[in-house]
Amino acid sequence: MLSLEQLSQMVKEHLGLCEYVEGIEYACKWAIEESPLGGRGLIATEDIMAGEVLFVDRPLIHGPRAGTAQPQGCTVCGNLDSDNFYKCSKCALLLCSEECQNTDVHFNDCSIVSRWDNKEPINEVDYNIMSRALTPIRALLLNEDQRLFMGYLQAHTLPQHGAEIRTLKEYFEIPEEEEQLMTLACCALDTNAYQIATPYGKKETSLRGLYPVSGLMNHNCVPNTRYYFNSDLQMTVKAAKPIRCGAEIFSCYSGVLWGTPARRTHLYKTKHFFCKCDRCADPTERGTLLGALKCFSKLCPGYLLPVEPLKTNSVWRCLECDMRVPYANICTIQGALGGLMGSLNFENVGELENFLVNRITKYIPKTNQIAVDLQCRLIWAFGEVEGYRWHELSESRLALKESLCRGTLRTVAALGVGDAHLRGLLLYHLHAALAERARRSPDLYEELKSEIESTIEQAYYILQGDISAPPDLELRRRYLGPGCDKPQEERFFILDA
Ligand SMILES: C[S@@+](CC[C@H](N)C(=O)[O-])C[C@H]1O[C@@H](n2cnc3c(N)ncnc32)[C@H](O)[C@@H]1O
Repeated sequence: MLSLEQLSQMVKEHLGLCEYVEGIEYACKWAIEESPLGGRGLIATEDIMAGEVLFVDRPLIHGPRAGTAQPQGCTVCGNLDSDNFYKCSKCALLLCSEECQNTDVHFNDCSIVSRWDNKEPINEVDYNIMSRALTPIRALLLNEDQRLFMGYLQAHTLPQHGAEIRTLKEYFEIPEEEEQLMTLACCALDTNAYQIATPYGKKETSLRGLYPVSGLMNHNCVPNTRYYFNSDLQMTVKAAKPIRCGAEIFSCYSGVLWGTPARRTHLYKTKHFFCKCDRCADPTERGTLLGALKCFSKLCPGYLLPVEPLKTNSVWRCLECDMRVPYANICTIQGALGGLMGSLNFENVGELENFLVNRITKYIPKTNQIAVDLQCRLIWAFGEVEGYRWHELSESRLALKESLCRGTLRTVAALGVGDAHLRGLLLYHLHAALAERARRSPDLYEELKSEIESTIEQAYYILQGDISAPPDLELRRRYLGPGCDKPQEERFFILDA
C-alpha cells in the first residue's frame, strides 16, 4: 500500500509537469492527509486567500462521457453536427473527416481496438458503444507510472461500474489483462472524473477527464473552490473564498443549486456516500429553501421541509401550520414534478417561460430548485437565443432577466459558496442586462454606470481564463468596465455591433 508521502511525491511530479498558465502565481499551500470524512483529502497547510490558485491539474486520460443520454460526435474533434460522419472501418469509432482520421489521436485509439479479434463484423458495432468505452480504452495508452498513479486513486467497484467494458466484450475478444486495466479505469473514472467544460455556447461531445489531483478533493455541498478548464484541458483549481490553515479543501460533486434531497440522492447513487455537511443538516439550506414544497393544505401559505434532513425517509413538516407529511407522499409529489419537467422542451424558451410564470409556481415555491433551474435557463437564454436576442427582447423580459439575476445571486450568496463559477456567470448576465438598459435609455447611464462597471469587473475576475466563459467577457470589461476613458457612445458601440 502506498503511503501518503509516496502519493504526495507522485502528485508533485505530476503537477511539476504542468505548463502554468502565464501570469498565474502558484504555490503549494496544501497537503494530502487523512480526511475526517474518511479516506484522503486535501488540507490547507497555510491560510489561503480567495482567488489563489491551488493547483493546475491535467488529465491522465480523457474522452467522451459514458452516459447513454450523451450525444456522441466525432471522437477526435468532438463535432456533433456533421453531414459527413462515418465509422472507421477498423475500429468503428465515429469520425467527421479524413483530417480527424489522420490524427495521432485516432491512430492511437484505432491501434488498440483494431488489434482485438472481432466477435461481430466491425461494421455492425454501434459507434455509441465505442464512444462510451473510449475513455477507459485510452487507459491502455498509459505508461507504467501513470497506471500506478491511476491505481492509487479511490475506485468504487460496485457492479454498475465497468458496464462499458462488459458491453465492449460482446463485440471483441479482449485480453484479460487489458480488460482488467480498462475496468479499473472505469471505476476510477466513475469515482473521480470531472466533466470538462466546453467553449461557451458550443455544442460538442461532452468529455470527462481523470484529473488525479482534483480527484483527491472530497465533496462539500458548500465548496470552497472553483475550477475551470483551458483549451489544453488543463484544470485550474482556485480558492472561491478564504480557506483557513488546517481546513479541508472541497469541491462540489453535485449541482450547487440542487436541493438537499436531490443532492444527497445523486451523491449516494454516483459516489456512494450520504453527505452529512452542514448544509445537508440544515432543513432550510441556509435559508434558501431550495428543496421546499408548498404546504399540502390549500389554505396555508407555508412551506414543507424535512424534519430530519439527514434521514432519507424523514417526515416533512410545514413551517407555518405544522402539518406533518409522510415521506412517501413527498416522493409522489417529487416524482410528479420530475415528470412535468421531463415533458418540457428545454430548447423552447417560450415554453420554459410560460411553464415558469404560469404553471409550476402554482405547485412549488419560487425558491424550489426546479423553479430556480428554470429561472437560470431564462437568464442564459434572454439576450442570446434566436428570437430573444437583445434587439428582440421586450422591456418586460429585459426587466425579468435583471430581477432573476439579482434573485439567483442572492441565493448563491446565502449558500456561502463565495466566488463560485455560477456567481461569475450571473454577474456577467446582470451586467449585460444593465448595459442593455443603458443602451436603450442613454439618460440612465450615469445612474447605472457604477453597477455596470462593478458587475463586469467581478465577472471577469471570476471567469478569466475559463474556456466556458462568454467570448465577449474581455471586450465588455475593456469598454464597459472601470477605468475606460472612452466617451459614452463609444463605450456602447460593442453592444450596437
Ligand atoms: C474523488 S474521491 C475523493 C478522494 C478520496 N477521499 C480518496 O481518498 O481518494 C470521491 C470519494 O471520496 C469519498 N467522499 C468524498 N467526499 C465525501 C464526503 N463529503 N463524505 C463522505 N465520503 C466522501 C466517497 O467515497 C467518494 O466516492
